[in-house]
Amino acid sequence: MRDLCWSAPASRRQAAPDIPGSVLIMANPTSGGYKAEFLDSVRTRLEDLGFRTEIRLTRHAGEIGEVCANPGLGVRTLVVAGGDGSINEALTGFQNNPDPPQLAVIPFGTANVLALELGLPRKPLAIADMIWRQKTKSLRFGLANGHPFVLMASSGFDAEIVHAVPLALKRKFGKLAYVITAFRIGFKRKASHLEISLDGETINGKFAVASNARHYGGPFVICPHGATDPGLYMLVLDKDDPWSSLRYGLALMFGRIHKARGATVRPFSVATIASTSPVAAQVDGDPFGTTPLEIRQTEKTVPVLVP
Ligand SMILES: Nc1ncnc2c1ncn2[C@@H]1O[C@H](COP(=O)(O)OP(=O)(O)OP(=O)(O)O)[C@@H](O)[C@H]1O
Repeated sequence: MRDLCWSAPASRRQAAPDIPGSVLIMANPTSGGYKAEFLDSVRTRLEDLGFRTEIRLTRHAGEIGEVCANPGLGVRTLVVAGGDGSINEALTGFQNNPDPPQLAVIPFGTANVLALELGLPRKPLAIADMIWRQKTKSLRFGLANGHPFVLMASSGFDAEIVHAVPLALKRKFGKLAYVITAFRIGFKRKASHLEISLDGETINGKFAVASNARHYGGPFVICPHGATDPGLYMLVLDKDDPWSSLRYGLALMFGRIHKARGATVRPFSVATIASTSPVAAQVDGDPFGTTPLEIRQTEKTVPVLVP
């Protein structure tokens, strides 16, 4: 017997959706913090609230994108249970779906910056209740070489770390794995030389990140606008030697990266990041080949459920 049955969420007195509809939870069992019992609690609550709910565990990278691209998906809400990389896959799939469902997120993942950005709940019942309320915001994203990114696309030292961090280290130490990898490669890597063009203006730098979200790498603020506000910003840093990187890292932690010496922050519509020899690139915390990158705004949005 489920006592939770119809024990309405606090907001039950607010406008309730007529047809809750069906929910497909695509869960990445390899994402940081993944818990099967957590998903079961979300599903139980959703079913008590009248949703037909299915949980599918991915068997390989790319599967969330494949499912989200399917025009015959037939669900009203696609829930990604995973981190920012899994969410990125869903967005990418939606680009090829003429009638994509709305997106919801169960925040697993090593960092899950988007969950932070949207202020998503972290408890199973609160997540199910959020899905029940059906309140959406328009999630904006940028395109890097035509590929969507909801948080950031970057090139330089941070992307090299993303490429180099071993999965086992990430699973064992979480976000600390990036710091360990930064120290491991930071003293032997060569400087990156980037030429960044922002709507026609050229800036030279060693590190460039195009940000669609306020936060970067965790609760650290990098950009004045969030992922539901219009506009992309580019942060360019003039140095990437170990000590400058440490200085910039501390400035980021104290929310002062935009004011740090040698940092340039600019809004832009279209940018390119080029280099004479290839420099590592990343989107939303996953490896994304190397330069050159062409980054642009898009007016497209995806409805995402929010509290
Ligand atoms: N079954 C799977 N096996 C291996 N890789 C997978 C599987 N399912 C999804 N992936 C890949 O794992 C990558 C990382 O997953 P995800 O973003 O969910 O977790 P994370 O890396 O721990 O979190 P974050 O991106 O927030 O740091 C995704 O880009 C996705 O392509």
